[in-house]
Order: sequence, then C-alpha cells, then structure tokens
Amino acid sequence: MLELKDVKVVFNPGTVNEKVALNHINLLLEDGDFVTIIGSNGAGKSTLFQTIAGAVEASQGQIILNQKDLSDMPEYQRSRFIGRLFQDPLKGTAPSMTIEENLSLASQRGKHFSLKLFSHTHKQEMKQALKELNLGLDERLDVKVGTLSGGQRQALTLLMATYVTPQLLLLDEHTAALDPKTAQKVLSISSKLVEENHITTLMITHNMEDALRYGNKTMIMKDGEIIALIEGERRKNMTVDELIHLYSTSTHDYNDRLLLRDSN
Ligand SMILES: Nc1ncnc2c1ncn2[C@@H]1O[C@H](COP(=O)(O)OP(=O)(O)OP(=O)(O)O)[C@@H](O)[C@H]1O
Repeated sequence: MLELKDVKVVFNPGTVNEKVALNHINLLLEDGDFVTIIGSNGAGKSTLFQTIAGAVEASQGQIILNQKDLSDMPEYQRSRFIGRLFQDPLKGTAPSMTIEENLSLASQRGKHFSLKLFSHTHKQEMKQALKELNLGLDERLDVKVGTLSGGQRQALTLLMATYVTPQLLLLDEHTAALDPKTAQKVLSISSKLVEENHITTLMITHNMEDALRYGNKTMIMKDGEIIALIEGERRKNMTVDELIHLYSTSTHDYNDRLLLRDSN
C-alpha cells in the first residue's frame, strides 16, 4: 500500500523563484494498483516521482509504503524497493556491460553487489525472462547493452527494474522516446510484468488512449494538485473522447500534443 499524506514540495522557498510544485498531495493506493497519470507541462508529475523516490525532499507531509515511513530515508535506500524508468532509454542500464552483467546487477538489488558469474540455473532463468520479452535478446547475453536499440534497451531496463519484484514501480514517460510501434510493445510488456507480479505502479503519460488502456486508475494533475482520480465503473465506461473532454475542461489545456489520441 502506498500512502501520501499532505505532501508539499516547494522549490527555492523564500526567493523570487519560489515554486510550489506539489501542493498538499493526498493519495491512497492498494497493492497492485496501476495508476496512469496525465497532466499539463509543469503540473508536478515528475516532481511527484522524484519526491516518492527520495531525489527531492518534501517540505511537509509523509510518504508511507507498505507501513514504512519513507520520509527520512535517503534515495539510495529507497531504490532497493522502488523501481524507476525514465523517458531516456540510456538511463537505467550500463552500456559498456553485457546484458548478462546488467541483469546480474539487477538480480542483486537490495543485496551486496558483486559481478560473480551466474550459475547455470540462474542463467536459464534469465534467458527465459528475456525470451518472454520476445525481442530476440535471449540469444544475445554476451552483447554489450550500448549496442541495443532504444526499444530493446527500454524493455531490458524494465526487466531489470522488475527482476527482483519492487514494492513500487515508477514509469516516467518511459516510452515517449520510442517510435509508436516499439512504444506499444514496451507498454504491453510493462503491463504484463506489472500484472503478473502484482506491482503497485504509477505511470506518467501524455497519451490519452494509453492513459485509459493501461492500469486500473487514472489521475489528472494540475498546478501541483491531483484534480481527478478516475477509477472503477466510471473508468471502465469512459471513452477516450470523454477523458480528453474532462482533461481539457478541468486543466484548461488544449495542447495538441497532450490530446494525442493514437500514436500508431
Ligand atoms: N529542481 C527544480 N527547481 C526549481 N523548480 C523546479 C525544479 N523541478 C521542477 N520545478 C518546477 O516545478 C514545477 C513542476 O515541474 P515538473 O517537472 O514536476 O512538472 P511535470 O508535470 O513533470 O511537467 P512535464 O510534463 O513538462 O515534464 C514546474 O513549474 C517546474 O518548473
């Protein structure tokens, strides 16, 4: 369970550049909830992720994950149980290391790192996990990650982030830099991994179709606040046009890019 209680983030407090990026955020998620997040530029979406992950300090409030208060825990400690993916496929993997070495590191998340070679059984497990991505990576364990395409690399990053099941997964527009077809493939891999492992997940997207297609809840942010949380029957029955209408009337954001319906 993830609980945010009255979380506030202020950048440059007391200066002319003071900016309230998160304003009294309250949120309660059950285990396995998969929330898609939409919101205009500067709404506070990335700041929300940074604050949950511990990269940005909240000036007020509490973040509680599975009964543990994270508020005073540094980022590196939170990273043991919070998986993160970013827009940039270059983040999250070590390019000069092989697929096997990268996965070896991922498999030791939360433990003391070492680059010991995998046992035969472990290697088979790793191959199977790669095979399920269906990108031909299972036969390329010795290949350096820097030579992979953006989509292959993002899928591998996803596998790494979930190899040891995280308590929370934060997907920050992780398919935005990929071509539409690859983006859909990586999104469906994401959804499969999340559902199979019952991982509580937050995913930022600017694509309204994806916001409804994936996950079980959709959150709209504006000016550092959560202005709508759509779930249950209401979400199941909601069309993309209705979401676009709700989004644009509640945020007054009519930007074409944000209203993108279908990237295929
Ligand atoms: N490190 C920082 N220092 C000062 N202001 C910041 C910092 N990071 C973000 N902000 C400001 O906080 C607000 C929220 O930014 P944030 O990046 O969280 O928005 P976002 O919803 O992720 O936007 P986008 O869709 O453009 O990525 C913005 O006004 C931004 O300029």
